[in-house]
Amino acid sequence: MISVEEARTAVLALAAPLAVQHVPLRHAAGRVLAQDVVATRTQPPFAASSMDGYALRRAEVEPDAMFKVIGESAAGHRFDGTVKAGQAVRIFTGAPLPEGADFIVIQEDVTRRGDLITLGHNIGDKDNIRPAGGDFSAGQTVTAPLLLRPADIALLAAMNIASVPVTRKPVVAILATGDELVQPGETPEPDQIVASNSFGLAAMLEGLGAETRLLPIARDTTASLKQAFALAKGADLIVTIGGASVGDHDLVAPVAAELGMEQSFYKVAMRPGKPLMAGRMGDMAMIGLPGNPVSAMVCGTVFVAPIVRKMLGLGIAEPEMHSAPLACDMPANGARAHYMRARLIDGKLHPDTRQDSSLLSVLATADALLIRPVDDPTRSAGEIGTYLLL
Ligand SMILES: Nc1nc2c(c(=O)[nH]1)N[C@H]1C(S)=C(S)[C@@H](COP(=O)(O)OP(=O)(O)OC[C@H]3O[C@@H](n4cnc5c(N)ncnc54)[C@H](O)[C@@H]3O)O[C@H]1N2
Ligand code: MOO
Repeated sequence: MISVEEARTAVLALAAPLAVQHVPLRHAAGRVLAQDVVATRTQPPFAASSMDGYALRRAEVEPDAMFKVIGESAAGHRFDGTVKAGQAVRIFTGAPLPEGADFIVIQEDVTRRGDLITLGHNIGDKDNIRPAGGDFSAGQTVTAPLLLRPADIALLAAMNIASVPVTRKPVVAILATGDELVQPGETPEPDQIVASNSFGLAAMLEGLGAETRLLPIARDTTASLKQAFALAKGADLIVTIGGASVGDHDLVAPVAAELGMEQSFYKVAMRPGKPLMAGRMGDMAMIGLPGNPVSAMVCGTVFVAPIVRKMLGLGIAEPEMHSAPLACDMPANGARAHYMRARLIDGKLHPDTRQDSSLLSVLATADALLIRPVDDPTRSAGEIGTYLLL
């Protein structure tokens, strides 16, 4: 058995970042920017008012000073003339600052009668002007790789980038296996249960930016598995679930081998997740997850999510480890790293008392995976534990 770290490295070696494609800005949210993008314009392109008021000359600002209003500058409609001594231009938020003016008095500080305004007594120093290029200038770069969030989309729009270079979405085929499984919504026979982790994994990977294909459930026969594998054709990654262990009906490894899988490893010193396998099948990377629902979801977090991120062009980051005091004493750990479902309460790690890898109700209420390293000795409450956030 190899270690979790060795397995993670081996999984990540199975795929490379995918090709670049251009998508309309409207479809770029949640995608990964694949190439640097350069602003084609300056924002704002002109000095602009940040308030509704009157544009005039700063040198003339004093209590009770009077000005003649000679025109108006509105957003989208500049005032074409020049503001001279004793003159002011009515101005609105976002409008270009007229020539000659270098100060905007907000309308609350002004009394207007006809074309004449009189300033109040507490004008202050703030000019209420947004300088040209105050936000960004033409030539400024948005640097790739970058997972595009709503604020990035707004920035790219302001930069007049209508088509965005992004990494192609990895296509992940998810193949649940087992005679006991039916799809949610179907009526199970007495010996059957409902497939769950395939749906959890699809949700996890789609959340990262992958496109998933949930294949029909394969039965525990060589023919059914082969048929299902054939449906994965064209995917970048196939993730199988179940049939990975040593039982008579665990056929994933032999069938995959028959179909040409070059195995990178089988079995990891990890709990849950021991019978994990990975390799390449032709153009696809292949990861075989254990069937137990929590094992599949934990391995999804620790191994599948990172390879999807790599395919998306987000690089290889070390898992983000956090630490917090343990809320209770813990017995020594054994020969497999234990990824324990835990809750963070008042800053302390509370591992659930029930750690069986079939318990989705425990996983669903956990917000952390407390990691007990191989052969970790007994620990006392208050000692620091390391965890992954879920
Ligand atoms: N003699 C041994 N038995 C087992 C070993 C071992 O080392 N020696 N390892 C155990 C460990 S650890 C795990 S993990 C499991 C993994 O087994 P498989 O990957 O072959 O998974 P299955 O047997 O197909 O299923 C296990 C369990 O999970 C349920 N399942 C499967 N797929 C789904 C799904 N898509 N949605 C919901 N539930 C699913 C299945 O019904 C079983 O209950 O092997 C141990 N045995
Ligand atoms: O390695 Mo298994 O995934 O503990 O239940």
